This record gives sequence, structure tokens and C-alpha cells, in this order.
Amino acid sequence: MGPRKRSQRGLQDLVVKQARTEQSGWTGVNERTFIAVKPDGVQRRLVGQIVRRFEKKGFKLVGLKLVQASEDLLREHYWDLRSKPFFSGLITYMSSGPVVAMVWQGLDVVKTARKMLGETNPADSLPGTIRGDYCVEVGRNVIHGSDSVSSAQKEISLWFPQNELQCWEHSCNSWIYN
Ligand SMILES: Nc1ncnc2c1ncn2[C@@H]1O[C@H](COP(=O)(O)OP(=O)(O)OP(=O)(O)O)[C@@H](O)[C@H]1O
Repeated sequence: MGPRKRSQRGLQDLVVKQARTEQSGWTGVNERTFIAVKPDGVQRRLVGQIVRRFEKKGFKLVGLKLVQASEDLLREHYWDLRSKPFFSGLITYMSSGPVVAMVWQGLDVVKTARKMLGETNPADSLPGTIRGDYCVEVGRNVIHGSDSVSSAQKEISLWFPQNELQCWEHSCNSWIYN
């Protein structure tokens, strides 16, 4: 089979895969995750490097904005951590400057993005991960990524109204998915 036919076949398979997953929501290639470059990542000019990693991986950007998050929004976002001793410091840190809020889409994007981020504590993160390469302390760990598909759905609806998310086709989809 020539490259053109293979590409058309890949595209057909992808359309079928997408049709299947659209019925069941954000699963398969339509899975989405919420990623935020935290205020330290923005101040340290890491936004471009971080976006580049997700783009190069093959994920699709469907939402992006620079936002000064309110304390109310952040308290809601980190509600599960409200009883932790570092909670108020975390809210102060996260509201200390703008964050770059993003939604990325693709197959297994939630799990894969967490691997790309590294561990919560940069000291435990391997070189090659974002936290392994760009930061030192847990309280300044430059990036957030949803930890499950259900958290991703909750966080995306918290940070992005539906009309700020774009539906578009990657022109190179058939070279990313078979
Ligand atoms: N011991 C700590 N001291 C200070 N800050 C902490 C500590 N543990 C966690 N944090 C902060 O709280 C954030 C949320 O912690 P969580 O345990 O949910 O980790 P995570 O899911 O890896 O991080 P995130 O939700 O930001 O992606 C961490 O990313 C970090 O910024």
C-alpha cells in the first residue's frame, strides 16, 4: 500500500474511532486534560517550552488562556486539599500571578500528561520530565495536570466555559494515530 492510500486508510480509521468515542464523551482520542502553567512557570518564561512538549508529543490544543485566578476559583480547584497544612500557602502561591490555563486532547492524555509532568515533588521527578527538568521544590513545581479523567472533566468546566474550547482537526492526525 502506498503512502497516500495508507494515509487515507488511517484517516478513515480515525473517523470511525472518533465517531465511536464521541458517543461515549471524552474518551479515546477525544480524552481531554486540564494543564496549567503555574505563576512561577509563567514568571520563569517556561510557557513556550511546556506548550512545545505537548505539541511535539502529538496532543491537540483545544483551549488556552492567560488568567489571574481568583482565590475562590483556586479554593474550588484544590478543594480536596483543603485540610492540608500547605493549603493556604498553595492558594497564595497560585494567586501570586497569572497562570496559563490549557486543555489538551488525545489518546490517554490524562495519564500521559502526568508522566510528562513528573512527580509532585520535583526532587522525585526524573530528568526528561517537566518538573524533573525545570524546578526544585514542591511548593514551586511550575505546572499542574489533572490526575484522572473525572478530575479533568471537573477542572475543565471550572476553568473554561464551553465556548472557549475549540473543535478542530489536526492536519497530521493520520501520522499520529494508526
Ligand atoms: N508538602 C507540600 N508543601 C507545599 N506545597 C505542596 C506540598 N504538597 C503539594 N503541594 C502543592 O500542592 C499541589 C497539589 O498537590 P497534589 O498532591 O494534588 O499534587 P499534584 O496532583 O502532583 O499537583 P497538581 O494538582 O498541582 O498537579 C502540588 O502541585 C504543589 O504545588
